Amino acid sequence: MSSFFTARSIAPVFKQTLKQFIFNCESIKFQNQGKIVQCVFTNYTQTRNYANEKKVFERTKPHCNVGTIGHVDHGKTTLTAAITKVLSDKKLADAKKYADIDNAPEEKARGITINVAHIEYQTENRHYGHTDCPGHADYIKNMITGAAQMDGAILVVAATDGVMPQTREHLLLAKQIGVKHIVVFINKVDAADKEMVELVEMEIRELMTEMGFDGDHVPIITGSALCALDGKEPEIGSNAILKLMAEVDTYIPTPERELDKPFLLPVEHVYSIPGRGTVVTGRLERGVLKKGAECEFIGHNKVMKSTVTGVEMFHQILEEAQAGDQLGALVRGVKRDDIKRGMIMCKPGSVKANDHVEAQVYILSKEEGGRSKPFTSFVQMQMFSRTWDCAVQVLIPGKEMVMPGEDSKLVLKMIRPMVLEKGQRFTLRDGVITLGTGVVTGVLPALTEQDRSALTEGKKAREKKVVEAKK
Ligand SMILES: Nc1nc2c(ncn2[C@@H]2O[C@H](COP(=O)(O)OP(=O)(O)OP(=O)(O)O)[C@@H](O)[C@H]2O)c(=O)[nH]1
Ligand SMILES: [Mg+2]
Repeated sequence: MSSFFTARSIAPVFKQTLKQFIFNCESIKFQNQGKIVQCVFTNYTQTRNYANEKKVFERTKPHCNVGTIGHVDHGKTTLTAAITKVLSDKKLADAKKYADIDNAPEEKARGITINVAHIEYQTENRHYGHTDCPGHADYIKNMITGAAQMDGAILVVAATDGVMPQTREHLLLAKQIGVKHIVVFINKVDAADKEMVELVEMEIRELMTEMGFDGDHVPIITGSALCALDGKEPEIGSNAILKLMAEVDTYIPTPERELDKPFLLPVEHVYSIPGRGTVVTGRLERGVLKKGAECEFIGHNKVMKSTVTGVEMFHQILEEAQAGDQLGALVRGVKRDDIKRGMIMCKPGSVKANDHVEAQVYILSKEEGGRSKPFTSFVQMQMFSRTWDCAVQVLIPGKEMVMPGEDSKLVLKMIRPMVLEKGQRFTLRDGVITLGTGVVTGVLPALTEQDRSALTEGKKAREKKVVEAKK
């Protein structure tokens, strides 16, 4: 036997369950005490739309992008989870479990972070977007993309280990990318003795000074992310987290945002949301973005026009995104596969892609993690900037070679045009080594077809050599 109910009469009983079903169904069958109860929704105006259910983001505090960097397994993800837990007790965040942050199957299986994760929380003073970066050397590329979006960083160093290779490398990369303000958290003090913690603190100050940070004055907080997460030993647990956030609030300044310029967003990820369309995510680098804005995607040999039909930040609707916001934009008429990480979404006509630039570059010395030998013209490197990376051929005008530790003018020929403007910073890498860091000083005439085929041939020949060497 089936009985008929209206949505209203059944709602108090099945309210929660119904919420989910009402979105899509005109009639639903429920199992009730062994009988099938059919339920027909007569009052269909109650149908709710997910998009309309979302909260509208209220901009009451300045927004700042921070993140955790540091060596593998030093506790970056645990600290991220601990911050949300401690702040959730003050109703300033939604507590995120460790597994909510490292949620890709491979991450769970290996117990390490592979992709960057974006989390939201607030203090009394600011609203934060937090990027949890991977520490493992294999995923340094993801770390660069993640750090490129930060206004300041939290360097996590385990007291049990001290300074390790990726502590150094992350610091260096952060500096090159332009992250100037770093607060340090010495983690795992529950598992180390006092002398050890003091030694690690000295070691960090020394390293930071060596790398050009203000090592003597950089705030260093000691504690245990795990204790904070488990609600144990408040002195090194939750209190240490609060101390850390107080330092983050004061030591990392809210950057000046370029709100009056045409908008520009380097695409970090692209998603296809069933029933809604294509969503691109990233940090709005400059300008203001509103629903309805005409936009253009540039890069990877493409230029596509579209319209922004919705803007969200951490699942809340944004009336207006401002430079610095970590956002998702719903775009009309472009498929997920049409857009790739590294493209720029911008106001149509405001920027263009280039493939031939001159730059001033600092080549790292061996001690700084660079290579030990000089290089000559025609060497190929991988160039990282904003969210893209691209193979480039390097030419040295007026010189035979560039030594490690030297500053030089270079001409860079890119294998494909990407958005690269005068003043833009970038990093040059070769395999696992960071070779140098630089800034574009001028745009040169676009490469000819002949140049391009020579570059492609050169790249193929090198790849073939690498494959043969591996055999
Ligand atoms: N004893 C102790 N262990 C901790 C603490 N914080 C984290 N751990 C442990 O250290 C291990 C690594 O922690 P993660 O948070 O995954 O480290 P991570 O820096 O995010 O690692 P990657 O993202 O892979 O670079 C885990 O087993 C944690 O439980 C702490 O305060 N004390
Ligand atoms: Mg992690």
